[in-house]
Amino acid sequence: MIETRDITLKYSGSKGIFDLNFKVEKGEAFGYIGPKGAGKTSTIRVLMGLSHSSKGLATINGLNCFNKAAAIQKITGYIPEQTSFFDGMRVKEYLNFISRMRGSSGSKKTELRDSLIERFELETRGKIENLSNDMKQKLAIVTAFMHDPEVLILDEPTNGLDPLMQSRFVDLIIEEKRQGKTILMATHMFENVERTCDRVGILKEGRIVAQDDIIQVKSAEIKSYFVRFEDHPNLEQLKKYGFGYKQFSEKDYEILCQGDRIDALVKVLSHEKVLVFNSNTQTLEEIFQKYYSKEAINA
Ligand SMILES: Nc1ncnc2c1ncn2[C@@H]1O[C@H](COP(=O)(O)OP(=O)(O)OP(=O)(O)O)[C@@H](O)[C@H]1O
Repeated sequence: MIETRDITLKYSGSKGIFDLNFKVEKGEAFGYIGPKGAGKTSTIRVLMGLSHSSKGLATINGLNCFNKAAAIQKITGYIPEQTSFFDGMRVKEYLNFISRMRGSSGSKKTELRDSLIERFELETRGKIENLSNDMKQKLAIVTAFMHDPEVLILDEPTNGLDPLMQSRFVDLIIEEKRQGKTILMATHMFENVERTCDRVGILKEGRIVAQDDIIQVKSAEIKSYFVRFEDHPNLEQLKKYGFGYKQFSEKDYEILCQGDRIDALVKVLSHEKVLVFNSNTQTLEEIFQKYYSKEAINA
């Protein structure tokens, strides 16, 4: 389990992360989302023991992230935002070196490593310095997953990957979650978060502004539906029950409905003959943008 209690890390000016509280339970995938500069990497550096928070406590499986960083690194797969390797080494040589350092070898681990190499089509023959950026990202993925860690801390893990590789990565995360791994994934790739994570924390200017179940986050927001009626509908009913709408023509409407009031909308519409009913579902990205809109700031 990953837990932070009031962690604060201040940089010069008013930048940093402030009083962050979140928990990622065993077997859960937590999407940590926010735009550039929101504080995702700073949080992750505290979790990996690479930065010391000035206040608060961060733990992974009960181990203090700062004092027990070495023990945490053994049980954790970490993908940093900026990958850095020993460039002069060959890829295979590097992977062998990391396995030895971790004391993680054996035929099962080698099998796992080779399956990851195959899955991500990692080029292993040459020197690391000659790898393209996407190959380096694949190397970071293989390095993070090959010791079958209990905890995964991933900072923009799909950086630079093409859509096919992103999709393979999503499948990998789903498999890891099924195996009971604890996963924290910082990203701006909302689609990947929607497909893999159970909960999200939305970070804004170093503070968590929302933290919830993905379904809850989405259902708390207003959804819009395109509705075509056979005849001019009874607008009084829509107004009476508080549904906003936009009229496109005599029979075509966009109706706005809070995620938890769908049942009431269906009841109102049951008095009309509906020809078309299309949901304009919001993506997590649209929801996220709301937290950055002026209204959200003033809320
Ligand atoms: N060592 C540092 N010294 C001063 N300011 C820093 C330092 N590291 C980060 N910052 C600032 O703190 C804020 C949070 O940065 P952080 O890298 O944690 O954000 P992020 O959400 O990971 O964004 P990105 O995706 O760009 O890395 C930014 O405004 C950044 O410029």
